[in-house]
Amino acid sequence: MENIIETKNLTKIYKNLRAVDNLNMTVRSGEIFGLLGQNGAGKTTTIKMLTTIIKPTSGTAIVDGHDIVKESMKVRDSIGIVPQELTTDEDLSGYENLMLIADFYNIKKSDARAKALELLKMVDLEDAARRPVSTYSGGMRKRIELIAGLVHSPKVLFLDEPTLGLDVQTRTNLWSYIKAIKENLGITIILTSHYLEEVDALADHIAIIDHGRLLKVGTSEELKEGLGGDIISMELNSESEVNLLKDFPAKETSINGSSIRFKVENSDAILPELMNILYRNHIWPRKMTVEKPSLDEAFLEYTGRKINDETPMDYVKTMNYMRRISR
Ligand SMILES: Nc1ncnc2c1ncn2[C@@H]1O[C@H](COP(=O)(O)OP(=O)(O)OP(=O)(O)O)[C@@H](O)[C@H]1O
Repeated sequence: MENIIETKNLTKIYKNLRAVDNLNMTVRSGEIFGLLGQNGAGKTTTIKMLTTIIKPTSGTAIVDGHDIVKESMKVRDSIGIVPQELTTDEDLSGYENLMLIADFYNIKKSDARAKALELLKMVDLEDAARRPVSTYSGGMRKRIELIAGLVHSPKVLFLDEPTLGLDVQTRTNLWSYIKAIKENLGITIILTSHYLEEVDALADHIAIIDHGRLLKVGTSEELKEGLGGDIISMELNSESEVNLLKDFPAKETSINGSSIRFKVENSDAILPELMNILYRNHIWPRKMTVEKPSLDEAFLEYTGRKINDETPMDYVKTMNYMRRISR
């Protein structure tokens, strides 16, 4: 799979602040790539450079084969953006908004009509298509914003905190539409979020960003694997059963009476062997649990901080967003 985005020492400095600091990352064509970081980590600044809204202080990036500085107009043709702010006109209907964007891109009327209807159908907005956007719920509003970025058939779609300010149910509902966009249109999606569950559920690869720097990149599983292992715990029937298992090859073994706990690199690979030993020795555990590290723990491990520490900034942004959509 070819890379559709490659950044090379991408850096943005505001006065003395390195908002993005020597970022080197690659995004594969057709994947959902999640930029995960707390408020102020540098996610939006990265997106603004990749979408040519601001210029890097140094370094560069290639998007769909074009340099973001030297060929910014070509990059703009290849990308769609769904910013944090709402962009659709509330007084126009969903359909009219899409047609207006198509007109801006000089798309032929008949093609624009077909595209608008296809997109509205994809996010279940056909029935609301002719109503003013001001009558839409928060979730519907976000859905029209999502497809507004797709009218000109971009190759890459940038979603900046797409579910900020939405309640949990509406948020998870929006995830299915984001997945549908990826699957139906086969485009690459770059998503920023400070919701772990969101990137865990959606992203094929996740980049953890903190203080402008890329700390770790990998699949959700790879990030968790880096944490040093899974825990297999068993409650057995006697200490003699524990004795039979105490030499099982694990990274760490701890024993407490008739309970035994193994730390292993990858429980999926080791469980068949363990089950075999239990079976051969006629041991039937009273309880057995397997715990895999969570993405929360991975984030804490790599950044030294919890991601879900709600910051005052987060609160202000959410309130502003709620105010805008309830206007
Ligand atoms: N125009 C600007 N001038 C000065 N500093 C800025 C500017 N834009 C962003 N910053 C600072 O750069 C850092 C990175 O900001 P950025 O918006 O990229 O973070 P983020 O990870 O996207 O967070 P959020 O989710 O809150 O948007 C922050 O410390 C921010 O205050």
